Formats: sequence, C-alpha cells, structure tokens
Amino acid sequence: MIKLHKVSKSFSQFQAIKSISLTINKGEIYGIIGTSGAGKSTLLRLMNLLEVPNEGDVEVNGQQLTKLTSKSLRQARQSIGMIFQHFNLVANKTVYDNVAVSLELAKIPKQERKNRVIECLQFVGLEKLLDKYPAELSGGQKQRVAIARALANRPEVLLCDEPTSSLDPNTTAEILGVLENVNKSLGVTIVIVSHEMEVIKSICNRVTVMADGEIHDTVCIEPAGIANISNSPNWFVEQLVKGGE
Ligand SMILES: Nc1ncnc2c1ncn2[C@@H]1O[C@H](COP(=O)(O)OP(=O)(O)OP(=O)(O)O)[C@@H](O)[C@H]1O
Repeated sequence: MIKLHKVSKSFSQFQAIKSISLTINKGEIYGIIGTSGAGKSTLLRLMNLLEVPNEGDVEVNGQQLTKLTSKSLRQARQSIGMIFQHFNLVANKTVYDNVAVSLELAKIPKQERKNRVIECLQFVGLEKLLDKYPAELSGGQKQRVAIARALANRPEVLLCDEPTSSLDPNTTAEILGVLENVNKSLGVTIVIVSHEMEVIKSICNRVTVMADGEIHDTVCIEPAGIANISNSPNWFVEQLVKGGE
C-alpha cells in the first residue's frame, strides 16, 4: 500500500531522513515511534508528499507520487487522508462545512456531498453537532470532525500525526476506538506517529522505531487493546501504588 524506497529529506544542511526504505501493507495499523526530533513527522509527511524528498521514491496505492504532475498528485492525495495533533479545523466554518470543504475541492456534486458529509459525521458519532463551530467542541469532538473530514473522500490510507497527543487518557481511548473502527469497518490502512508508547501498543500491529532520521528497528506486535488506557480514579491509584513499589 505504501512503499518508500531509499527516501532522504534534508532541511538546509540538516539531513532529517536518511535513505529510509519501508513497506506498509494494506489493512495494517502501522506505528512510528521515537524520541523528539527522530524524524517521525517528516517521515509521515513524505508519505503524501507534504514534504518532497530530496532523493528516493514514494509509492502509495500503486502510484509513484514522486513522478506525478501536480494535478495528478492532487487527485492521488484524495485517497490519502491525514489528521493532526492540533486538529487543523477551519475556525469560522461549522462542523458540516469543515467536512464538506474537501469534497468541494474534489468537485463532488452538491447532493452527493451532503450525503457523504452526513455519512461521515454519523460514522464518528457527531451528526447532532453539525451546526456547531470548532470553538464550541471538546478536543475529542474536534478530532472526530477531523477524522470525518479525512474520511469524506473515501481514502485508502489515513496518516495520523500525534492524533491523541493533545487529549486526556479517556478521550485518547475514544479516538483510538474511532481509528480502530475506521480500519476494521472501512478497511483503511492507518499509519500513526506518536511518542506515546501506550497509544502505539494499544492498536498497532507493526511498529517502526526511529532514531536520528533512520529506522532503528521494526517489530510486529499483538495490539494490547484500548481498554488499557484509562483515567478512572482507580487507574490513577493503581499507577501511583505501582510507582511506589
Ligand atoms: N520545516 C523544517 N525546517 C527545518 N528543520 C525541520 C523542519 N521540519 C523538521 N525539521 C527538523 O527535522 C528533524 C525531525 O523533525 P520531525 O518533526 O520529523 O521529528 P519528530 O520525530 O516528529 O519530533 P517531534 O516528536 O518533536 O515532533 C528535527 O530536528 C526538526 O527540527
């Protein structure tokens, strides 16, 4: 589904990504973890060419993105959704219009647009909030809108850049549940960048550990499940007691 072949990226003299090759298979929930500055976000942004590599090839869904014209790249990007840590919603648009905007850009006819916006908002459980503005929503609700917007063009792949890093543990678990549902019910391949080990361990089946712009290792894991992420009062007490042992 996603193939990077000897991809490098430099910012001025600094080489942030050093000749990385990796393959992500269709249907995977693939994690990328590592310390701050390891190059995780840059690697993710290379997968939809938000960052253009200095060297190497990026292939998504059978298309070599690095060889496309800008018009074809725009089309190819419709099958690659993306969500961000700070949600990146348009402040002066309603929930409905935030989701509709990507469909307008893709020139989807009005009635079809309406059906898809409602369908996506229902999928993330926000159909009752379609007239609200981002400032009226909680962090978890904002991320749900961002997920609905990313799904509107029916992507094959969803790239997630620290999707839960601004959220508390309960809301984190909620959003991870939505992402798991996107993967299982819609068959969307998911790539998650996070510095939170619990997040990566909960839903990923394969994880790349990055260090200094390189792949340190890639491991297959059995997802631990989302239920382990909690902020119930008991959970806090358990963690404190464990820490004191
Ligand atoms: N647009 C840019 N211009 C200059 N340097 C950049 C740019 N983007 C990233 N870098 C540098 O590249 C390196 C990798 O950054 P990146 O954001 O990919 O790391 P990260 O592992 O995602 O870190 P964090 O978890 O802190 O976001 C860092 O040293 C960063 O300062």
